[in-house]
Amino acid sequence: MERPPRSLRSLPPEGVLSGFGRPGATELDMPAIEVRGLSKRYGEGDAAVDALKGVDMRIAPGEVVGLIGPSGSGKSTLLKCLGAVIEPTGGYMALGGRTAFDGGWKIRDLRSLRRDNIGFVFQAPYLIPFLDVTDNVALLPMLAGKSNREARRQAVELLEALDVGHRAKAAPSELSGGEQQRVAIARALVNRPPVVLADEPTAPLDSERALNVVRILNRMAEQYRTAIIVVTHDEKIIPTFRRLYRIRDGRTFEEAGEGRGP
Ligand SMILES: Nc1ncnc2c1ncn2[C@@H]1O[C@H](COP(=O)(O)OP(=O)(O)OP(=O)(O)O)[C@@H](O)[C@H]1O
Repeated sequence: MERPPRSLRSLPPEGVLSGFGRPGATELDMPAIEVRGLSKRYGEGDAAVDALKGVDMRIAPGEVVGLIGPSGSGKSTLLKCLGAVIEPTGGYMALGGRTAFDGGWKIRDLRSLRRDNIGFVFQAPYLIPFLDVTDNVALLPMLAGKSNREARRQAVELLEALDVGHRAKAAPSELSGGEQQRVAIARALVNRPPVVLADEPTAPLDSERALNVVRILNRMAEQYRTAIIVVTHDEKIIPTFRRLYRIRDGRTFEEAGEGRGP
């Protein structure tokens, strides 16, 4: 059953960290990502591992937040749950204002949930080597039922917004690492998902290129009202976030970031 949106009254009391970090954001905004008491247990009995023990998160449309934490703290598990790649054990999760999980999946077709609501950016761009740059990006809207022409038009528009429009006909192998990552970002955004999950997107890049990727993610978040979670260990980009979630031993702690911007 779909939960009604939370009323203002039911929101947590206003505190330094309880509100959204995006400038101009209000608590009236429907969160793009809402997670309450999310848990994930791997295995059973003596071998059970409680990777998530009650995670809470609220991220507004257009907001970019960092997710940080030591190795084994549960970052990948959380991202996989949010991406509907693995099933949480308990708790509540809504994406783009729709209840996705509430003690069990609330949406039968997880593939369409992922396709319509979530974009993924990984450490490596994972572009398809035998498709040109445009078709790498156009593939997802084509799979979503758009005509080839419309899908390519959307792809080119985004590639231009990401300053790789001039490489639209190139093969991925002909692009630099930073250009390939921008194509991967275009691919993550092309279906206009309300949520983008980025797993260490800047790890292989030098300082300037890493900050450029963060700048692009911020610009895209603002332009398309996308909520973006960036899992990172990258000290170069951590000071750019206005708001961070630190995950420790399967629990999240919200922190104000330095918010220096990219
Ligand atoms: N498939 C699995 N089966 C059993 N335990 C798992 C599985 N995947 C992860 N774990 C355990 O769950 C806990 C959280 O792992 P997770 O991969 O989410 O951490 P992480 O924060 O992403 O770590 P890293 O930064 O090293 O990638 C760890 O104790 C890990 O050993």
